[in-house]
Amino acid sequence: MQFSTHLSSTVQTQQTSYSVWQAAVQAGYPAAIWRLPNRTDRELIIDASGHVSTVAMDLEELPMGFAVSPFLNPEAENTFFLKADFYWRFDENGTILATENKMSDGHPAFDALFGKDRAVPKIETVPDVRIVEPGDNQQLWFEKSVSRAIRQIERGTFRKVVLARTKAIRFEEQPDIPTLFNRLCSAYPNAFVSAVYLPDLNQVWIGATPERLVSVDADGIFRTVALAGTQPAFDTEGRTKRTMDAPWTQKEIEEQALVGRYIIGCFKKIRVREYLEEGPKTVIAGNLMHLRSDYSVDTQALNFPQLGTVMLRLLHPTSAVCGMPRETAQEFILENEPQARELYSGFLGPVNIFRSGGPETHLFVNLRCMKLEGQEGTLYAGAGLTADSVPAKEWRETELKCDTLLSLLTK
Ligand SMILES: C=C(O[C@@H]1C=C(C(=O)O)C=C[C@H]1O)C(=O)O
Repeated sequence: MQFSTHLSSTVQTQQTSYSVWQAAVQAGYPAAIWRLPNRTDRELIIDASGHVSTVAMDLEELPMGFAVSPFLNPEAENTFFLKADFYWRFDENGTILATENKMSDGHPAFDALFGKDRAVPKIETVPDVRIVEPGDNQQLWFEKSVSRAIRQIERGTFRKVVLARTKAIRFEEQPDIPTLFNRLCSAYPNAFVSAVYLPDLNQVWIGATPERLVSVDADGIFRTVALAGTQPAFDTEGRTKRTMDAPWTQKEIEEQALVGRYIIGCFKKIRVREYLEEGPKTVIAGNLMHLRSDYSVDTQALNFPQLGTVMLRLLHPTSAVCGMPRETAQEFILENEPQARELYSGFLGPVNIFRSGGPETHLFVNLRCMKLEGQEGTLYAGAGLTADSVPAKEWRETELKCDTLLSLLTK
């Protein structure tokens, strides 16, 4: 996976992550920018075909790129994929650290993206937002649906289901995505922060998710997590709580254990016993705390290079965003949620990005995110329901989850 040419130096010196992103969006080329958890460098790719293709998630076959999957995507067979025809790595100030380019200088994308007349004005603002739907009716609907879910759980239809809602917002003018992206990076250093422009859908999805779905690093280490249980990261006086003091109830402990059991069930299906399990421990995710268990497998020691692909197909959607058992929980979601989830609670992230040592893949669950269509934004949030759920508390939890992004929009 080596690249033939580098961007010419004249093009390189003029560029920042800001100008590259703006040029791609202006010229209608699919683009993705992201920052991995606990890293400072940011990466950006552009697909020079001008369109997002749909692929089956076979990590052994896919070229370097960025995958985006809807919630409804059995076996990850129909996943949007942006090829990394142009790739950049930037430091936190937007200065280029590395570039790789698969296109020749004569390719039409070159001129469209980097031609002289493509100088982009720097705006760097996030205009005021207005919340379109205050949500009184929505709260009523949500709480009734929680009660309905509890009745189904008591009847034994499923043990857990994740119910999601949206919050519609309107920006006074089109917001500046690189500025928002940078704000998310600064505010949430341990999140996976990303923004993806999909010209075919005319959408940008931006978010800061705490949930890793599947990673395979350059050394062949596979990782996934069981993340569930939510409480505010701050006490009533607004002070940050200490993770070691976080009080978890039986409901949350059980809810997270179900996700863990689901992951172990996937390992069992493929007869993998050599996994390491750590946790659960309390982790901070912006304004919230969750319970998380970490699972890892050395795919090289196991001589199982396809483990990432196989597990991805089995895991998505996990019971952290769907429920247990998966089929009946998904039926409930489709019958009861008034809005389609689209890419919310799907997965997204870089695929086969070349690092020293080998290609790396890092896919995350698309949570704490917003869909942006022009000036219209849609925030998405869900809550895991069990027999012990309290409807008003679950609504409050979705409000807090929306705040992860909203609090940075209204700064
Ligand atoms: C569904 C969401 O988050 C998931 C659900 C959680 C819960 O129910 O406690 C916690 C973390 C995530 O796995 C969301 O952020 O929308």
